[in-house]
Amino acid sequence: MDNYSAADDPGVTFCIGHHEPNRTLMVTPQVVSRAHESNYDMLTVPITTTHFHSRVLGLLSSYLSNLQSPSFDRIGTMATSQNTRPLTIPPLTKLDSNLTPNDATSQLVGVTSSWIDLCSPDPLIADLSRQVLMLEVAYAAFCGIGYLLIPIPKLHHGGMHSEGVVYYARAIQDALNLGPYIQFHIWLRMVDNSELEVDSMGDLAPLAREEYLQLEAGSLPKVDPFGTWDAWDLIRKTCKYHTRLFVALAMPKQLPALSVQSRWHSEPVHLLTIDSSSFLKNPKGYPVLSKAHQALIAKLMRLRTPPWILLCNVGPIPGLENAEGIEATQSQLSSSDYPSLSASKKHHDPTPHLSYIRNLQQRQPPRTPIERFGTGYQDYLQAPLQPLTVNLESITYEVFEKDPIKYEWYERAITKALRDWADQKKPTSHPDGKVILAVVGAGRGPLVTRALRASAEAGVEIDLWAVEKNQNAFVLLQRHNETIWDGKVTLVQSDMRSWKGPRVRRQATESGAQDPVGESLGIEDSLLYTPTKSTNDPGRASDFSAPIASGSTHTYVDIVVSELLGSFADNELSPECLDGINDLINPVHGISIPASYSAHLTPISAPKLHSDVVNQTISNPAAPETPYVVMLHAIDFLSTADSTGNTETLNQNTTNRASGSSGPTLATEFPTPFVQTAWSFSHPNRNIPPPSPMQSTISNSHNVRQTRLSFPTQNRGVCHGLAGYFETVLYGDVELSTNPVTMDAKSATMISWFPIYFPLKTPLNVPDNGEVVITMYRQTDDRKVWYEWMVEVYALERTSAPTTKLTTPAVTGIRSGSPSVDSLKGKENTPRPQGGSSNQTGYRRVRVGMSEMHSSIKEGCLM
Ligand SMILES: C[S@@+](CC[C@H](N)C(=O)[O-])C[C@H]1O[C@@H](n2cnc3c(N)ncnc32)[C@H](O)[C@@H]1O
Repeated sequence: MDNYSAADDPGVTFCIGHHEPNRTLMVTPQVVSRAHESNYDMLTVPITTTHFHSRVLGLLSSYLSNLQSPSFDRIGTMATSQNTRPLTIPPLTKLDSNLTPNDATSQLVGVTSSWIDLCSPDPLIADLSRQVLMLEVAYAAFCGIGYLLIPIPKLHHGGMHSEGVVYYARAIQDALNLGPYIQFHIWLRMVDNSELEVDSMGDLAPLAREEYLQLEAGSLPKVDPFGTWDAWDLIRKTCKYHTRLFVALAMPKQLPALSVQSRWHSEPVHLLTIDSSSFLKNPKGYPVLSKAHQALIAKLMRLRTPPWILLCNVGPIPGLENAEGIEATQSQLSSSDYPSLSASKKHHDPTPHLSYIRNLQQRQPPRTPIERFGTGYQDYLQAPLQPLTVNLESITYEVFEKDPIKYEWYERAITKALRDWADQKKPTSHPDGKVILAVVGAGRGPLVTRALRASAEAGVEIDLWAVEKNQNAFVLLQRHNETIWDGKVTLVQSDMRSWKGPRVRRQATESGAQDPVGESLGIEDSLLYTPTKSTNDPGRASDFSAPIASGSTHTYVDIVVSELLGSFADNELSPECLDGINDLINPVHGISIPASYSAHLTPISAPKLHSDVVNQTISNPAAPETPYVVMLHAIDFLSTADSTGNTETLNQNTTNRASGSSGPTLATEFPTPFVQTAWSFSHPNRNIPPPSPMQSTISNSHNVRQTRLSFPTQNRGVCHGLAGYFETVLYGDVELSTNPVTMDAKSATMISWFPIYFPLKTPLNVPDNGEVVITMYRQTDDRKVWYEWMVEVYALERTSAPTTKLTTPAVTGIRSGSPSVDSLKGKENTPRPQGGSSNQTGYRRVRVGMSEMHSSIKEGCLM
């Protein structure tokens, strides 16, 4: 772990900008450099002026005054050209914009007009708004603006809710084409709250003609936690997950439930806007953010692309705009809150909000080992390794070997197994009574070193064998045997499936040890090496070439140690490889470390991964049917164990997956996912069917698996795919886990494996209180192994008086006894596995979506 020490961590750098909604100042390079002097990294600039605004209002008002009230035409429609005779805004004039291309343009975020209403139900207003946006985007593109902030879509029009978002989305689609080098940031509130949508003077929204409005307010709740996310989902889907389309998220004073926060965390939030009104005052009257705000910022800043922060309405940039601005900001704070300011001008901080955020940057908690290790790999799709068919490079082994936990845990497991062996006085397969231990798939040998240490620790003598098929790694094994292991290891360069097993002296065998494979089998097809060196004769340590002398015979392995696991446990063909040595394991007392491993699943929303898979599909049609290894970050778990998300309650006994610590903390952690076991494998496998005399090849059908698992979903969202994890029992209570629910308890800070991601070609929308059902197979044709997966989405429809809460939908197929299910037990407001059908609980499942059956057969793992 030396390379990943916290001391070398450069930490997170915040990029902070200044946003003044009514900036009238011409933003010149001098202005930008003053902003830099004040410690801002960038600032916003409106694309057009109030002159342009007045011009459009004037145009509209004279147009409306000459227009008859809209009426239904003969067909019965109103939104026809007859009612929306085109009103064209003439091109911009020099008074319409203060923006001029210059050297500082690249450090500006352009802001388009907030007084338009692209969502208006009145086609005239919607079209006029669209024209304003297009003129602004075109001029911004001309000036070389790289980032645009597009004001919040208006979701409420009288009794109508979110009806016009699709017009907004369509306009953004055009804008993306008009500004081909611009990154567009859609400004969104975290939740939809109709009371916050207040029209300002000069806004176009109130000018929508009554005929197009539904005036009655309706009975919708005022606050919809996922309402603005819904709007965003529609916009980005209309724009086909465009790679230049991002979210600018407005942080409110009162943060919403953690489930809403975690949803936004999964979206491409590239700007975070914080208004002065979202700050609290500390006892000295200085602006500060609540602990919950700090926690959310800390999480967002750990994303692959941390958002830039825009401070809004925090007063002018010092020295640039008149001093009234400063006074205006300070006057919001009562004078008694500012004792030091009134006492001495010396301590006056002209940018207290900025100072606070800069200070917050300094106080960011150090990144965890896995975060440091995974820098640059967050949400990055990687093809899984195929160590069976491809020889790994030394650097790949080197990366494995940096794991601070894995090898330590293997050593513990081997030590325990050896101690138990001795304590239980089990006979060994070696005539001298040594425990025969084989590390199969030894790589560069770290587990061999650990096995030797474990033997010393346990005080149990071993006869150590190391089998590796990678001829390049084998060179290092030979060198290590000479230089580190004192020649104590017998090295076998072979695929473990064709290894005939360890050899011991014949006379010793005759006195008791069994010969599992028979004297008739030779060793020609595997190169067998044995050290001829005696421990006190270092001069002969390099003599590894002499094949073992006749007079020896095969025997069993007592303990097999392997690490052939992939991100989904069995995806690097550990079962198939270990089957190949199954018969070599002592049939009575033999042990495999690992003893078992299991694959685990949960449905996720992963917009970034989806967009990346879509892009890869252009060059690789198999991309959407390929499982990927990914360090998952910008994702949201659709099925969670705790959906309450109260930010101010204590979150006891909940796994803290960001910091790796558990115990009572302020509830700032995102809800714990509901992860279920898909299947498992155990070794040695006493149930492998004998080869059929009818077949020339050995059947692998016993390694086929299938599962069907139901996941209750609390909040609506989009399922882009499945996150896969694994758990393994090495020996006894020594376990490794990448499952976010159990990883901290079983193997915190392990870095060797990232999760696996099974994408869906077409994302599926999931309703509130619904169910996602996953059907998955591990398939084989005896030559390769692949996965097939399919997702169904169900809405739960009430059929009778419910006998359970709506947050407790009936689920089918959950395997009780799985670690994740167990972890749910005893929690409030968590989905509980129910036997029986949904009908019994007052709900009927209605299928509302279904993916195709995906298959990774083209990218299958060759056996
Ligand atoms: C994931 S690496 C682990 C290496 C090492 N044991 C460690 O923990 O660092 C798996 C190793 O198993 C080897 N391997 C995979 N399948 C094998 C097989 N059928 N026979 C022999 N070696 C195999 C690979 O070449 C690779 O070196």
